[in-house]
Amino acid sequence: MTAIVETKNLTRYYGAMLALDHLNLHIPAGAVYGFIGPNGAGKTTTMRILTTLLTPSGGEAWVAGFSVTHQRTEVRRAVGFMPDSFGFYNNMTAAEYLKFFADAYHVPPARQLGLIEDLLTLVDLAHKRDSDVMSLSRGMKQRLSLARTLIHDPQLLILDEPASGLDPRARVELRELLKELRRLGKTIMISSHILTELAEMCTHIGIIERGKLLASGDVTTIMRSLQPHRTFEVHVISDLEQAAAAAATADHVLAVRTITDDEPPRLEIDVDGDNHAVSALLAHLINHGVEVVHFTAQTSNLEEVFLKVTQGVVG
Ligand SMILES: Nc1ncnc2c1ncn2[C@@H]1O[C@H](COP(=O)(O)OP(=O)(O)OP(=O)(O)O)[C@@H](O)[C@H]1O
Repeated sequence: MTAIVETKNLTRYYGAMLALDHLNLHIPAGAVYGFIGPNGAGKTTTMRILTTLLTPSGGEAWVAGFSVTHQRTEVRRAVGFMPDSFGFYNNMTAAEYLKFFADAYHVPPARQLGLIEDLLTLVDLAHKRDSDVMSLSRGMKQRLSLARTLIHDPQLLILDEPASGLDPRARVELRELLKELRRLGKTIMISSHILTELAEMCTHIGIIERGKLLASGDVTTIMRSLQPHRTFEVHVISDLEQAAAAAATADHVLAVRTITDDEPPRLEIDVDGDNHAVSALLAHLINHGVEVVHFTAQTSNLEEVFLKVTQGVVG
């Protein structure tokens, strides 16, 4: 995949404080890239450099192939940025707010009305077009802000902590909206210090801590590299101890645990082989008279990956 964001040894100091330390980022076109790190890790600094709002102290960064230091106009055309705060826009309706930005981006007046209606519909705010923006809920403001980032039809959206402060319903709505934007061909870079906010919506993740990138890549590869074995959950209606003994004698089985304090009682089996080994394990259990009613791979979540990568450095 071609990269829409590429950074090479990107470094940024604030005075003597090193906020970004030789960051090498690679975000493929079409990805939803979760940029995860604790407070103060350097997420906002990176995003502000990628949107040309801040200059790097060292290294270089490209957005859609354009240098953030030498081709700022082209970069700004390619990227839509949603900062972590909404700002204040008194006495302005949702439609007027979008028109303000349409003017700023020189959208021809003849196209503005249709575009604004389309964007309000996309973010499900058509019914609020004439409402004062400051009267909107936080979730609605976030969606309106997202519509604003789309006004010049950028290839890349950079969203700084868009889910923070949203209630669960607003978060689901935001997630659905991001899915829709991805379907429309946008690449999305989204930051958070809360992993579970990003868990279900990202195709790729980068984990940053104290200005350093600790891991980056597609979610499956990162999961696999950190967890070389897979764990299978098995429910049986025959004797559980006998099933555990049978599982322990199968090839590629690293460990077998019987879980009896949860309903239903079950086995957890760690397997280090490929899918053939998994299929052979199931056949092995059945051949040993185990009556299997449920056999499924456990999926580990981003939270676990994050804790493993940061190895307790993050509090
Ligand atoms: N304008 C500034 N002047 C001095 N130091 C700054 C400035 N902006 C950020 N920093 C420092 O740089 C480091 C990285 O900050 P940054 O805002 O990029 O982190 P972040 O990952 O976005 O954090 P958060 O999740 O809290 O938004 C922090 O230690 C921060 O205190």
